[in-house]
Amino acid sequence: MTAALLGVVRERTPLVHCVTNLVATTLSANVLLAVGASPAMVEDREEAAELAAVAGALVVNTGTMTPERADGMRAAANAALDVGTPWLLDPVGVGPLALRTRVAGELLRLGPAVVRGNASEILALAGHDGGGRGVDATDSVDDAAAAADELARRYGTVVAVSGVVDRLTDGATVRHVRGGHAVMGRMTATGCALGAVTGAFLAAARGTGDDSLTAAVAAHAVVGATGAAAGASAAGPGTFVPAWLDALAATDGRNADALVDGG
Ligand SMILES: Nc1ncnc2c1ncn2[C@@H]1O[C@H](COP(=O)(O)OP(=O)(O)OP(=O)(O)O)[C@@H](O)[C@H]1O
Ligand SMILES: Cc1ncsc1CCO
Ligand SMILES: [Mg+2]
Repeated sequence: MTAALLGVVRERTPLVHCVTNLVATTLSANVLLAVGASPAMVEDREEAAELAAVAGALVVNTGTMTPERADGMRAAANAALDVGTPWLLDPVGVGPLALRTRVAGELLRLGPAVVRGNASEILALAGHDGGGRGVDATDSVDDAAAAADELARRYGTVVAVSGVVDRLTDGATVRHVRGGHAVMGRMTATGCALGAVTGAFLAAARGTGDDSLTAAVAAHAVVGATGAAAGASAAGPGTFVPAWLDALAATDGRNADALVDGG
């Protein structure tokens, strides 16, 4: 399943429109290229409709929020909705910071296909008291399970919570994805890059008829498998990045389904 969708990404090289943060931009773009997609890191609201017309998916990430970037996010999400382009919301830092919490709530109500975040962000987005202080999680994936299910059902979306074991749900079905490596929590923007890869798989799934949960699970499995391999070979966070990009570029995805559990 994962190998087939990865093959579609490589065959179609979908354009993934990213309105992302200042920290994550280059890593996300390189990860998209390594996986076989085509990144466009564009945040201005005036350019949103032009990109929506040609993009296979949109990724909106609230990591470095400003009022101008918030306008770009709203415009991009609305433009994607107008033309039926699937989009993903990564609510980075939601909870302790008021502007992005408000904007992420607005974006959530527009109906993303997937919401992807760490446990503290998902708890906060669901209106629970998470322990988040900044952009890193202080809650476990299990702590956020009920909040994720609730969000998925209330907004008709897929909710993917990352951590030691990632948990994804559409409100009815739950999938766990193992893999990854502890070093991924010791460097920045791996979760943001995971969101970008999920965008590439959402774009691929438009052609295959796979649902958003299937696409998101496949993306997490590819990141889990390549992250585990790169983490095992790297000396630390510095050498992890090139090893990960090489692993993403080299994988055919065939070892990834073994990381996925049903319940
Ligand atoms: N201890 C760990 N063991 C295995 N994989 C991990 C671990 N910590 C994080 N990961 C993996 O790293 C990726 C990013 O997850 P994380 O929860 O750190 O995202 P995040 O907090 O949103 O990151 P960021 O905001 O810095 O981009 C996921 O693929 C996750 O599975
Ligand atoms: C470190 C950091 N600060 C704002 S966004 C970001 C990247 C991880 O989410
Ligand atoms: Mg994050």
